[in-house]
Amino acid sequence: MTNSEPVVDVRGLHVRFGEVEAVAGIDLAAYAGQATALLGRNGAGKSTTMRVLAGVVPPTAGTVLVAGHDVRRDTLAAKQATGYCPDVGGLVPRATPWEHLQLSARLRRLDDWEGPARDLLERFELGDVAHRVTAGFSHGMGRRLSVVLAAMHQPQVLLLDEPFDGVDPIGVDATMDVIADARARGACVLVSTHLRELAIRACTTVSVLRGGSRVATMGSADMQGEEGARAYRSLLE
Ligand SMILES: Nc1ncnc2c1ncn2[C@@H]1O[C@H](COP(=O)(O)OP(=O)(O)OP(=O)(O)O)[C@@H](O)[C@H]1O
Repeated sequence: MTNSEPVVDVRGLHVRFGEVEAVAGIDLAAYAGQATALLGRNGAGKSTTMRVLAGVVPPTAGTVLVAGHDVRRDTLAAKQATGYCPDVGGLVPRATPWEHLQLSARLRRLDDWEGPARDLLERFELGDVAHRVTAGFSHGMGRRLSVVLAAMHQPQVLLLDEPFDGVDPIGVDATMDVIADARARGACVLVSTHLRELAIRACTTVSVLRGGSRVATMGSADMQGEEGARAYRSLLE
């Protein structure tokens, strides 16, 4: 794969749940060292697209390549290339953050993971609760741990679905750092969010989804300020 080839390559993606067409023909290309935001209102199809990229939901139609692997035919290889922070769930209430990290490290057969994992927990201010079960965690704490779990094995493709939702400024900054670090080591990052300002801050490129379709893709700079807010609103109407 050359640098100019997309690491995430989505063509004509459709996802149907019974009568509902959650994704109605999306094309998307995302590249190494770049961060791309999927921005849109509730129900636009962002999470469904992310779930397909993570190998959790199969495409109804279309081709989806993740790090060169077809998510339908080669689901395991595609999953191995990704780190995924789902929009909801994913944490075991009776397990501690440290146990989550241990399990992830074992499943991925990681060596020397403990030091970097401890650093990540500290950066997200989860060091003090590393050995407390997650059942009592606030929403924001759960979000922060989900980002840590997605990032700990330094995946080639980092998928963060609503990582800023209900997260305080320190957690937001830590997530921004994780995204910057991933880009610096050449990973391809996708961030799904309905928050325009954080999408701009986190990402180089913004793709706007509406009603299951991609209605625009632009550089983050074009989404900034009052003018950017107006341009975004007009895309949603
Ligand atoms: N498992 C499912 N079964 C039925 N409908 C679904 C399912 N998952 C998603 N949908 C529907 O598909 C559409 C897109 O949902 P999706 O969660 O992808 O949107 P979103 O842009 O992530 O929204 P939000 O910002 O609210 O998370 C919505 O109409 C939703 O109700």
